Amino acid sequence: MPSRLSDSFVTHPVFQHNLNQYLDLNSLEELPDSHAWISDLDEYSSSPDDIHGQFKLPVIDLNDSINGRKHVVHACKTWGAFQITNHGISNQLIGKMEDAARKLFSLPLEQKLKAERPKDGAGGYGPFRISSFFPKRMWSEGFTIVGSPVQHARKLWPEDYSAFCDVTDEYQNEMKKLAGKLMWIMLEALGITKEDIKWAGPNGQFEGSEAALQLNSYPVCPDPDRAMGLADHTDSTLLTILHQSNQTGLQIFREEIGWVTVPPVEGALVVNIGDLLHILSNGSYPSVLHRVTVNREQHRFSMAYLYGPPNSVEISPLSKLVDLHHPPLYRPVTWSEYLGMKAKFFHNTLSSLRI
Ligand SMILES: C=C1C[C@]23C[C@@]1(O)CC[C@H]2[C@@]12CCC[C@@](C)(C(=O)O1)[C@H]2[C@@H]3C(=O)O
Ligand SMILES: O=C(O)CCC(=O)C(=O)O
Ligand SMILES: [Fe+2]
Repeated sequence: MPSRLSDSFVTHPVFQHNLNQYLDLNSLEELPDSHAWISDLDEYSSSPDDIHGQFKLPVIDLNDSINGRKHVVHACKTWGAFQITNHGISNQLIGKMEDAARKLFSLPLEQKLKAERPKDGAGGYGPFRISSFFPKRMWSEGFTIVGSPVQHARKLWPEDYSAFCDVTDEYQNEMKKLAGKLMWIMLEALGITKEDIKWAGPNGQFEGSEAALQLNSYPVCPDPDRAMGLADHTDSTLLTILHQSNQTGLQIFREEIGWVTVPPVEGALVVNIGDLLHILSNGSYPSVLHRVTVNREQHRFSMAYLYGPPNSVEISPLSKLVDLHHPPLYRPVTWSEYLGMKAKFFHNTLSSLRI
């Protein structure tokens, strides 16, 4: 079994599009057939009930010591996601990271392909891993960073890669602290204490946690109603912290409502519950289905910090949440094992672990 997240895909290489099938989306004036999704996206869009946008993903002030935690827990149970303000990550750092991502995606395609994600690797430039499940291509490009980006950054900017590495390191360090803080807000509400999670480490700060930083680019699209930025999926994480540039696109699915757009809120970050927290909480915090649409007005960027446990740890429903009336719903699984299963079963991964 792989011991690090970066090795997770050695045993589960993913289908890769041929090099000559890479298209420079920024230069296309028409939607090519390869990117035209068969289904009309309107079929999936928000139900008429949400035309006036009354269903709003909660925006929670993390400094609100009276109601903040209560709102987080309510949002986790009903939405599986929420936005946060006063999260402690400076606008300056977020801005620097977004500039670095814009700089990366603005490189010529041949240059980006020098850092292409290998078939059996976790990091580098390329389409989303879940692309292999769809007959059509998504209108997007991604760059995945697992651990240090130096090996890839050197290929992109042989003379000058340290600025990119410094900002990604700083961003990931800050995200890791925020993710640990969010974990405790969610877990304490379920009655879980530091003693209940050994792998949280002696200080309960989840020092051994692993993560990936996914930079996403969605260029303007000549025919957005027939294209898909990122198809519906849940994240294979404990939680994901997402920054979206000032352009809509992210949508969250809620039963009985449909797709709800998550508007960018200045300075806010979006938090998604992932499949591993779904398992750990024995279903109390369900992972959220989300997707990304594209538009013809403005190039959209996003940065997702995908946070998970140390790779050696088997995630299973916490024993404090399990009793005669609440039997464990899922069998234990490590993060790499889960990612390997996702590459095979995609939407059915979580249910394939049901006991
Ligand atoms: C840790 C990971 C989760 C992820 C696969 C990855 O190795 C790094 C990229 C992640 C991402 C981001 C976009 C959506 C997604 C489904 C994908 O194809 O790549 C997720 C993967 C996941 O959460 O399963
Ligand atoms: O671009 C977005 O808003 C969402 C990205 C996402 O879902 C992901 O990277 O997992
Ligand atoms: Fe996602």
